[in-house]
Amino acid sequence: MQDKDGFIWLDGHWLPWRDAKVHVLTHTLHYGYGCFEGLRAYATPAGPAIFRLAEHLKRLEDSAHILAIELPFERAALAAACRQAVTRNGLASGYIRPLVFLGAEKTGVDPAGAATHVMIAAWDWGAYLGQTALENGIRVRVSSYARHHPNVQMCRAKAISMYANSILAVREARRDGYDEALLLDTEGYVAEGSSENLFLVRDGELLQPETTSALDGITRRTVCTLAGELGLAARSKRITRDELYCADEVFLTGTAAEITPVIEVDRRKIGNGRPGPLTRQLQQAFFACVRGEDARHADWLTPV
Ligand SMILES: Cc1[nH+]cc(COP(=O)(O)O)c(CN[C@@H](CCC(=O)O)C(=O)O)c1O
Repeated sequence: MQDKDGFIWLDGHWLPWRDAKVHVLTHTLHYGYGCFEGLRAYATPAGPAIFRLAEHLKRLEDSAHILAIELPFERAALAAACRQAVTRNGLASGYIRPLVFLGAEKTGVDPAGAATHVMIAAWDWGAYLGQTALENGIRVRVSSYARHHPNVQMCRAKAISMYANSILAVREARRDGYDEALLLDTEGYVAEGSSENLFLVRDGELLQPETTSALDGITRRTVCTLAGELGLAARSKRITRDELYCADEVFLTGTAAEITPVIEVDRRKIGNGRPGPLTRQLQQAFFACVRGEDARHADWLTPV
């Protein structure tokens, strides 16, 4: 990823992609203390547009606030940098990664004295779990790792340190021949995927886990709104793994994953083993929104 043409925004300046480097004693490199966001820009008839930019930047601000990191840039500056990351890299669509990290000014666990840095990069990133995943669905396993208790990692923050748990889970799943991992919370209830939220459909009802131990996903919120417009309320409840096994439909949501159907959990076929009709309806509604084809949600798109 480092050897490519393009430009990256670092601390208010645009650098050639290959020159956007940090020192090996960068505090976040050692201790994983920082936060980030993931956004997508989509091609629309009016040109590239970023999906729910304000919500993502608000969550970045919340994440930094939760970690007691003072952001050195206002939201408007970050929004402008996100837009320019798309245009300066000549992207018709792509993935945008803002990252807040602590510098090499201080070593040792306590970061006091380390400067706060902000990076924004954008690149072309297709279907996160593979194009066939969106079409045909994926096979997942419940991880042997639990998702964090909120007093271990505060789950409202999209903190970098959360992702060691995600990496352990997804590597275990793929080692065992699955596409993705589902994590339970410390009490054994379904929390979320390694980097996605989860929904299930049972007897015509749309259900989702409580977000106590999960990231409050923006795609999750989008799906709740779109489901409401289809006359379906998304109900949050504690969900057990065997409720997943007996669901009629299961799907994952995320900026990178978009809306990915799940056709099997722990070698139990979900429904008829193919993406379900409500999953398909929500996929179609979601992609209509992100591609600027649904005027009701034009406000979710920020032209670059
Ligand atoms: C743990 C987790 N839970 C839920 C979500 C869904 O949140 P949202 O994107 O706001 O709907 C994501 C996003 N995962 C990001 C990181 C992916 C990566 O591999 O990096 C993403 O989808 O951009 C998570 O990382």
